[in-house]
Amino acid sequence: MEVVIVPDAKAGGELIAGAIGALLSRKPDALLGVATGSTPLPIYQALTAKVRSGEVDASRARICQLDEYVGLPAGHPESYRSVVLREVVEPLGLSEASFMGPDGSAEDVQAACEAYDKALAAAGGVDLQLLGIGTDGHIGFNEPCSSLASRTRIKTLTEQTRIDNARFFDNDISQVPHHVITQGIGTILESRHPILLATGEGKADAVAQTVEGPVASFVPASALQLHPHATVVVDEAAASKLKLADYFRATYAAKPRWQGI
Ligand SMILES: N[C@@H]1[C@@H](O)[C@H](O)[C@@H](COP(=O)(O)O)O[C@@H]1O
Repeated sequence: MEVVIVPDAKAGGELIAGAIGALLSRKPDALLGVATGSTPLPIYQALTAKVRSGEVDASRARICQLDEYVGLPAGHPESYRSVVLREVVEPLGLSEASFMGPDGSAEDVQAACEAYDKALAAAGGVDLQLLGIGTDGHIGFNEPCSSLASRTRIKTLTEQTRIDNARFFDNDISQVPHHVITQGIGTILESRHPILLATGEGKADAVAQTVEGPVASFVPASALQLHPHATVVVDEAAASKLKLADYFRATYAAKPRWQGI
């Protein structure tokens, strides 16, 4: 696992947008897995700026969703489908045809989950998967004690995650769904390059357990230790509880820039 410590969220967004740009120059129709939440917004802003300035050509990029709420009516502004269309697909100038996600309003949720895993495989697999992290160490919506071999499936949110996400629902927890569809940890580990961004002090404990703790389903993000090419990008605040922070800094400083992340 490569750990890169950046000064702040903006620098993290720039670094990861640069990695996406490099991927798209090698593989213009790369399948990009995108995460929701506040953390990845600087990535989408930096990438949009690179596309608008002509530095990056994302016209053939394909976008896929990591997770989704179950039961929100189609078109609900906080469904992750709506969020990804609004924050990623439209700013990049892509059409809905280049976008895929699980159907959170399906009557048969299990069938929708299985169909999504099949669709990801049929699309050639995810080339680069962006991830945030929950305060409890979840990735996607894989809450603590999710199977490390899990596939896309329905999950029940913890009370803490519903509290954390209530800010997107008028601070009214009763509006936050209890159930979600999420790519499983096994599904996420199949992506060719998972990149997790974590910013702010509130993520410091989860980051330390993810990077330096044991691989354990209690901290779902720790499963990234099993991936041969996983990158964790953290700002100084989120890195504040890493014992090996100086080692990670020195390693990245000595890395030739052309290698990227
Ligand atoms: N399902 C999403 C995750 O993908 C995201 O990583 C997490 C953290 O969000 P934030 O980045 O806003 O802290 O929120 C939600 O639970």
